[in-house]
Amino acid sequence: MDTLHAVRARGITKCFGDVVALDGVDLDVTQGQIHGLVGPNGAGKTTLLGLLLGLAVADSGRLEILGAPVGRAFDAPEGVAGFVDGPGLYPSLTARQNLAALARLRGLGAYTAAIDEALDQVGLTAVADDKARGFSLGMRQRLGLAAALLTKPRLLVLDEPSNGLDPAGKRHVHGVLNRLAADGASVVVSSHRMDDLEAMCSEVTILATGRVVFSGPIGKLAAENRELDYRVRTSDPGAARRLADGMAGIRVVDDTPIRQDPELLVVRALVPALDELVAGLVKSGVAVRELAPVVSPLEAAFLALTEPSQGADR
Ligand SMILES: Nc1ncnc2c1ncn2[C@@H]1O[C@H](COP(=O)(O)OP(=O)(O)OP(=O)(O)O)[C@@H](O)[C@H]1O
Repeated sequence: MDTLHAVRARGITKCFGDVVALDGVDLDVTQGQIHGLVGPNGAGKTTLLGLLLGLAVADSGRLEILGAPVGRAFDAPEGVAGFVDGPGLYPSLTARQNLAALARLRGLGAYTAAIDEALDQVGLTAVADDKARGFSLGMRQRLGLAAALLTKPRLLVLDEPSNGLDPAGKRHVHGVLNRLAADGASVVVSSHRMDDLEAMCSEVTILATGRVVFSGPIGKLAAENRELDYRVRTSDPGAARRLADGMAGIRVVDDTPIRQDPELLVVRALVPALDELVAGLVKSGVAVRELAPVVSPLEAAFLALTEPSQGADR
């Protein structure tokens, strides 16, 4: 009953002139949770993250961060760190000097060891004395993360931190965020990459034109989901297709680019019908060698929930 909330937002509204960037947004992020924020361009993600970081104030609604109500002043709430629109760095300073400057600005004492630790956490020790000017986008993102970690945040707010990261860098960042959450901190992270969010987050909030269209566990999204397209690779594609064609609840999808591969069957179905297809294939002596959704359940739900409003928006 008494779950500790890192973020509790109710009815948050934020307008820029005539543009309603956030329209009655509710958000709950519990302690130790990595919460994903996803939505089409212009959905309001950055605006919401900016409110959590104290970079702007809501026009109306209630916002509590780490148990304290957020007032009307622009101010980073105590215990919160992160960035929106890319991390702010000094290009002419090295990675280490950037962190030292930030530590001084924030009045953090005895920072040398903390800086080394933060650089190590994000995997930048080897380039600690290189100037940020020469850093790739992925390296800058990691340095931004190191800057946020330096403050030992209880709530970390990151706008598209995986931008520019290669797969190894992404795994590294996921590891950092997971450890942070395991130690009890909360993370709110936006991304356009569904695979990224699925790998990191236990819960997601989907925004579309400033409104929450889903908020909750990713598993619930999948369970509530409608029909999905599945790739089915079998030992006998012809027989598999004939069987699928004759089954109720199964639609063979022909118009997908994946059909360039003649061995592959793509079917649209709910899970129970798919189960029946698999059972039927096995019964007919056709081996199932691959079975996977064409797009992830999160991506399918994202498209289904946001496409109409995207259309209305533009
Ligand atoms: N400072 C501002 N002045 C005017 N309009 C703004 C401002 N900031 C955001 N907006 C508008 O508010 C809406 C939400 O923008 P926001 O940047 O929060 O969306 P987003 O979901 O982060 O988009 P993206 O995925 O493209 O980063 C957009 O229509 C945007 O144009």
